[in-house]
Amino acid sequence: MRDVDDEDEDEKPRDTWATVRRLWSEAAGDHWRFYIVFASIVFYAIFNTAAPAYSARVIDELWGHIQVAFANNATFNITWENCGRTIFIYFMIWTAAASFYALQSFLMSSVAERLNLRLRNRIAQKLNRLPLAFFDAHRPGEVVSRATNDLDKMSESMQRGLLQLLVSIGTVVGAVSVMFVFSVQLTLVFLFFTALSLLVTKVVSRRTHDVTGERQEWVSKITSAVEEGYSGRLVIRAFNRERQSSAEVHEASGELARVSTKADFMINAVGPAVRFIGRLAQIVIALVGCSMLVAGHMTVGVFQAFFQFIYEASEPMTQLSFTFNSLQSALASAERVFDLLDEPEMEADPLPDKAAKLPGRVEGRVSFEHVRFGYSPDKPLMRDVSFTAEPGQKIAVVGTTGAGKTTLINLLMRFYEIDGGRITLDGVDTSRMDRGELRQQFGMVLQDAWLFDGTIAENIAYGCPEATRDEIVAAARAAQVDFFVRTMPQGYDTRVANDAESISQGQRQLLTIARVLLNNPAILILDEATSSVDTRTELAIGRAMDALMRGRTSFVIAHRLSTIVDADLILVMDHGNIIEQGTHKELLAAEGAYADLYLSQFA
Ligand SMILES: Nc1ncnc2c1ncn2[C@@H]1O[C@H](COP(=O)(O)OP(=O)(O)OP(=O)(O)O)[C@@H](O)[C@H]1O
Repeated sequence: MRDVDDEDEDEKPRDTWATVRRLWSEAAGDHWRFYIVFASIVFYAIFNTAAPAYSARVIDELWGHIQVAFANNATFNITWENCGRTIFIYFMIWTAAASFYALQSFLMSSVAERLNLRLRNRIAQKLNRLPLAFFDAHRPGEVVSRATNDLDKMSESMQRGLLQLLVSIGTVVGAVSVMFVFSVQLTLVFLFFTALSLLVTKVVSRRTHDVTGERQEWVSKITSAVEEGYSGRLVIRAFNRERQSSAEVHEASGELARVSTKADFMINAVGPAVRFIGRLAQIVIALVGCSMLVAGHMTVGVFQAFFQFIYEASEPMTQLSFTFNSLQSALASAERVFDLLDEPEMEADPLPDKAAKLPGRVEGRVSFEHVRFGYSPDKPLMRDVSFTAEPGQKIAVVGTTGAGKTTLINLLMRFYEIDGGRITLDGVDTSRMDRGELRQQFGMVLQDAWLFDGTIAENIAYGCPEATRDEIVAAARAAQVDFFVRTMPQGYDTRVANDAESISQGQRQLLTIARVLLNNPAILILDEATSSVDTRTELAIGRAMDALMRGRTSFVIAHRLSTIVDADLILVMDHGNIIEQGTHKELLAAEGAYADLYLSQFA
């Protein structure tokens, strides 16, 4: 998929017709609506062309009756017989044109919105079926942009651009045909000036495209400079770099102002230039038309009708290139949505009756048997990993940064699928289980404790929404966080969000421990905090984690070896593989990598 920043108004689809065909098949249930839209456009174009043409008759009849009245020195009154009926028919033609216009607009917006809704739902479902490797490879903004900007652009272009294009084609074809019937000579003059204005538009828009591209680059630079200034505000202040930081923004703003002036001028200049050519055309046509009028080759009604057609035909013609661009960009958006929908999915869970089931009570025996894995096929990481965690044991996973500790957990939870070997839980091959059932057996307390926008009680009950208030409070007490919650303004009903700065990192971790306690999983995954929390909180976290681990198989990603000397099994990892395993005593005695690591921390 392309980058979000690359998107602009002038992008083109890779394969226009394939995308159009796919959109057409996506809107399968709504084809009848499209047919009515097309029919309405045809009728609209007919009535819209007929109205000015008929106005020639209205004016000529009126003019004829006025002249007769003048000649007879009588007053002129409009009656049904003299002009009333013609005027009424004229009015009815406009009414019919307006009605068909309203019908096609209404139907088109309903088709576009229904398609939008359908695709948005499919994206939502798709995101749940994509492997995590997909999210590793794409930025969050990029994926969000597919479900929001691209879909909105597509539906807006369908409602406005596509409709405008079809109506314009109908109007131009109708108007130019009638103009030819009225006067070939005047129509040729009109087409000559139209070609001239299209040429001017093309030349200017090519130049505008370059300048607006440059403007977009400067906008991106400013945005990232401001974002950097905001997220790095503490570091910037700590290093006294405020002046340099604002100088960057200042410089980029100056460049943006310069390029914007140029771009705005170009954009604003096209309209008047085209309008000027249009007025020139009108003058020439008026002069030629007058001479035809005087020579009796044209009536007053036809003369004014011709001017109406000039207006009818020239407006859509000048709009056509803009409409075309916006449609192309909408098709490119649709392509990106389809690209997302076509991304390879993770292997589906087996059907409920085919899935391997865990025994009634989960004991928590976990086994890795010759597991092989790599994040990408060409870069194998884990070559042959085997170990067994017995029920209730504390397993510590240690190793330098990038050694593969998180990877081990990712495989255990089946966030990624293994390339070879087997992982079993109580003897059942996890790859044959339903992912939901497997993950239910695990509770995770990660360093980066995640709180969602909701109350503290809701946050604790995240995995267990039916928990009562008493159960929530009991879990919080066991996690040593009840006292802190009670100091919050509304206690358990205080709203928090992930970025709430009122809750420290340590307190967040305690809240997630309470969350896991409430869930009561058979197996635990604990990522020991490396970030500095105060000693009291650290002690509280230690106590809460001990309470949590009691009677459960626990995997502890340890950063300080002092906390794991009592572990039943220590897995020492390096470059994705387990290079040593055993108890603290055994590993020290072996005088290998673990002993070196331990001594380096305590020497
Ligand atoms: N999503 C991913 N896609 C590709 N490579 C990855 C991914 N996650 C980790 N890696 C790579 O796999 C290796 C092991 O990473 P892992 O995160 O498991 O290490 P770790 O021991 O948990 O490190 P740390 O202590 O720094 O968290 C590293 O070389 C890392 O760059």
